Amino acid sequence: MKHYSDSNQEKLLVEFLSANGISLSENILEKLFAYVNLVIIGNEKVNLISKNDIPKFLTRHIADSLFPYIVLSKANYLKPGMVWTDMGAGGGCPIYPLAIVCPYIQFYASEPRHKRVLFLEETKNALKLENLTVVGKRFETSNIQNCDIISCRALSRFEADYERALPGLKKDGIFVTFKSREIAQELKDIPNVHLIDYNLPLETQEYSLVIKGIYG
Ligand SMILES: C[S@@+](CC[C@H](N)C(=O)[O-])C[C@H]1O[C@@H](n2cnc3c(N)ncnc32)[C@H](O)[C@@H]1O
Repeated sequence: MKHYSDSNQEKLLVEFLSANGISLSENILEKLFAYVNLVIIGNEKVNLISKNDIPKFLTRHIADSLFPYIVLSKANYLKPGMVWTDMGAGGGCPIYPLAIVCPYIQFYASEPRHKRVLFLEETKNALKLENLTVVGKRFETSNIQNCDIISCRALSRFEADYERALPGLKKDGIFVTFKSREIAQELKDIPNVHLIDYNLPLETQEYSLVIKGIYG
């Protein structure tokens, strides 16, 4: 199998995590790098990510995917046995990096496009991610319920995504989504919405994680 690695990207990811108080074991980092490898190889057959993003996949996509983990673990919110669903998993960001770093949480990846579902299934098996279930359906027809956390990245508008997620959330569950800082500012007056600003290595765009619900 071809192996893609970029020591500068790896270093920047580790520095980003460390600046945010997170240190991952060698095993977990190797698993994240193995996931990146599978996405890059898979992208030759199925359109998973923009080709321009391949050289910066670790800093643009993996670091971004892990930002909810940084925020929620700092708030001591993540507990063993919690259920976390990602709507529109696509090529697996953010849910695969999250499932790798949180083996004690049960993850569900909802994705309706057949080729992407096959890629997600193969990747789950290759990485032995026993805490992750791929659901090959749109979230609305997936019958996924009682989640502690529902997330989505690059799916639709905040209001539409929140409405889509709501029937699947526990009463005190939280909804988590990723926005540019500019778009997130428009959401700041919505009740119970929290914006957590962040920057990614090498990116000039500024980002905000948007959380609706009580997590701290
Ligand atoms: C732009 S991609 C984003 C993929 C990934 N989350 C990322 O950030 O790279 C959006 C994905 O959502 C999926 N999707 C669209 N509508 C959906 C729905 N109602 N439920 C679940 N997935 C959906 C699409 O098939 C597509 O793979």
